Amino acid sequence: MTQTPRLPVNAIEVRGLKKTYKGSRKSPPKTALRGVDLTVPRGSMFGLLGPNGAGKSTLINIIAGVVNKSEGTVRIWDRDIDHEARDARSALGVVPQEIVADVFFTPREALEVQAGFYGVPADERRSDELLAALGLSDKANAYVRALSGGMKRRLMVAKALVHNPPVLILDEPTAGVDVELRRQLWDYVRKINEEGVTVILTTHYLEEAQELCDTIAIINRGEVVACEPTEQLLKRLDTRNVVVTPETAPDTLPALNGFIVAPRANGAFVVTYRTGESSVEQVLAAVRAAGVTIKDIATEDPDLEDVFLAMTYGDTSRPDPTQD
Ligand SMILES: Nc1ncnc2c1ncn2[C@@H]1O[C@H](COP(=O)(O)OP(=O)(O)OP(=O)(O)O)[C@@H](O)[C@H]1O
Repeated sequence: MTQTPRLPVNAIEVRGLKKTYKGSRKSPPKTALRGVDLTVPRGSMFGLLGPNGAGKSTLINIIAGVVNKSEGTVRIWDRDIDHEARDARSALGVVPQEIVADVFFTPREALEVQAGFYGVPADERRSDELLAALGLSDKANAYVRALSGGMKRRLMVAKALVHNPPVLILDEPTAGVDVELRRQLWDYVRKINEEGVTVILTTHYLEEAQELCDTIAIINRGEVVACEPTEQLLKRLDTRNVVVTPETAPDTLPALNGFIVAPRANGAFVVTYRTGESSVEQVLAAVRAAGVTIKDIATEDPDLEDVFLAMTYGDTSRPDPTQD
């Protein structure tokens, strides 16, 4: 009787991961990761969020085996990237941030070459199935340089999947993809996730992460500052917004001590506060004390952007890796 191989509990396990890029004569060394622990459960749709320079790409590039770590361990599908590098890599498909176009191949050829690279036998290849799934069938034999940016990106997703990896990483996959194609791409990613593929995506589209991901990790200045189920994260961060419309639009946004203030259309602004720490009353008092006459107010639930701001706002306790 053949036994079904035991599936790992976690798709990816990162422990104590550190990375310092070596300096040169012109630039000092830069610490991008300061001891990252991260667990991506098998089957999850996992969002990795963080501002520019937070360390997302460094983390993903180490997992993908294209950047060397300074310290720590990484296991992909229960295989250590140092000691079982080949097996670890074969469990992973990566769609990099930059579009890499194989200008000499048609999309079908590009998939066949990639499948050959991974040693997928000819009768197990599924180039046409992938082209169809990603809406590229009618471009199967076109020159890749004739494809739009969105098409090239979808071809990169297809390429990452030729060897049927159980884990797929998408590094900011919707940059430069128009709304319709983005929806198609997400529908497909959702579908393969439902079929069992663990998906990790980094994105700046916070709404998208909120809508797509069941678990979200927030990385800031080389450290994971939160990692939990999306719903729990939103609940735990008890932020609320007060949208203030002033009688006359101020020239500059009022600086309100202890609150986050962001502009809205037509001179309005939104004040984000923690319900456990402040009240609407206190927000309004602070707004009035800043010399603003209030015409109208409305309250609203925060989205992930507010949550993210609240988590990283004013956090000066951590060293700034850009200042290394
Ligand atoms: N090859 C490199 N050499 C030196 N420093 C680097 C290198 N790559 C990244 N860094 C630095 O490491 C830090 C983390 O960068 P990284 O690209 O991982 O962040 P990120 O979160 O992916 O940002 P983005 O959203 O802009 O892609 C930054 O301070 C960056 O300048």
